[in-house]
Amino acid sequence: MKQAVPVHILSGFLGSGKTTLLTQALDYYKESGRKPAVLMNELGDVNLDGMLVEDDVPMTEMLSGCICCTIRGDLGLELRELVLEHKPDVIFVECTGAANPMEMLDGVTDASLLTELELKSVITVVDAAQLLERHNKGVGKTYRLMQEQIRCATLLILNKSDLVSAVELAELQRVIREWNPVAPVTATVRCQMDITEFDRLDDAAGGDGRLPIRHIAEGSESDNQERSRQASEHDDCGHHACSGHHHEHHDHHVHDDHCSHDVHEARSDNDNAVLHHSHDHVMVYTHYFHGPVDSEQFETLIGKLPANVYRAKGILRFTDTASPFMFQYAYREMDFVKIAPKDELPIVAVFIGEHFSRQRLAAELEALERAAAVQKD
Ligand SMILES: Nc1nc2c(ncn2[C@@H]2O[C@H](COP(=O)(O)OP(=O)(O)OP(=O)(O)O)[C@@H](O)[C@H]2O)c(=O)[nH]1
Repeated sequence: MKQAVPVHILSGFLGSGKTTLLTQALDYYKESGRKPAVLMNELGDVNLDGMLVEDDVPMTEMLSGCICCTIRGDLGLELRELVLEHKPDVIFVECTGAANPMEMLDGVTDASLLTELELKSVITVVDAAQLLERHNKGVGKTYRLMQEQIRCATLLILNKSDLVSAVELAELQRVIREWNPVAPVTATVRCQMDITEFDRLDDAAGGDGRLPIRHIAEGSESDNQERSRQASEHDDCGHHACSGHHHEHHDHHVHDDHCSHDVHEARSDNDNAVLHHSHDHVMVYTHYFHGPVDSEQFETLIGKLPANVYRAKGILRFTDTASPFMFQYAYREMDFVKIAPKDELPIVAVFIGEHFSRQRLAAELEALERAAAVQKD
């Protein structure tokens, strides 16, 4: 009998390390002579993470929306096409950090009706420092989304453990255990884990109860009450209403409608502002640059970003360097890596956060562009 293609969902809040884990997993499969494929979903309209996936890995991009709501209907077809066209040995689905993993899980299992796929794991990458900060506050939609992502996981990677103390790490492990007593938890730095774990996950028989649906459905009474409370608090999209919220497929049309109201094109206030997508409370601002900017001025601007811009990434050209750079920013940590792209790339930066002023950010970036243009003249 033909083997169903194993699928792994990579979940986890923005900037937690999903792509870092993905690239390691892809290398592992390739080195062992197998063919991985990737379906990547981004809130913005450019896939910067996709650049970190090598060209020999078949990849489908679903941009400008979150698979868990606006474009979920396409997921099955995209997965089917990946399988028919590339015949991969394994598929990784990387969700946007704002995705509700239960909806994703629904989407992939629906897709398995169209194609021979088998969902093998939901891996949630947790940003230790972020979880600690949000746990200490103990409230907020992001905190609850992180909670849901942890609850829905079959494997938990407690990443960025270099950014917390040993005592804090132990406390986080205790908290995670409370929310999800079933999934194994591995503390990592840069998602360095025993990557052969994927072989075990791929070989595990389907329907053996290792997928999370069961333990969520069987959660304790108090857990269930808490989850229903959260579900009822949340918006019509139900993004955070993971458990006890297992929709019938037709419900999604209703959700799609609600969600699509959140997506606005915003060319009116700024030429460069191509997409303003509000995914529930999460906002995205994509800025296309007209030319290179000064690297120091850019770093200064990023260093002064308000705390509610918690993630940014981009491809940048600087007036004072020859090669372009891939830029990453996650919760106050900045990273610039030289790249040598084969094709012409846009100069672009994507900013993700909550309730920040896109206008102000756009104006600041434009000021950098103007300063660079004046310098050039
Ligand atoms: N300090 C520290 N940084 C890390 C660690 N793991 C990843 N990073 C950095 O965190 C940033 C985000 O990592 P990604 O792997 O792109 O995170 P992601 O979850 O794919 O991000 P989104 O696609 O935006 O949701 C990058 O700059 C990484 O280099 C870690 O363990 N410690």
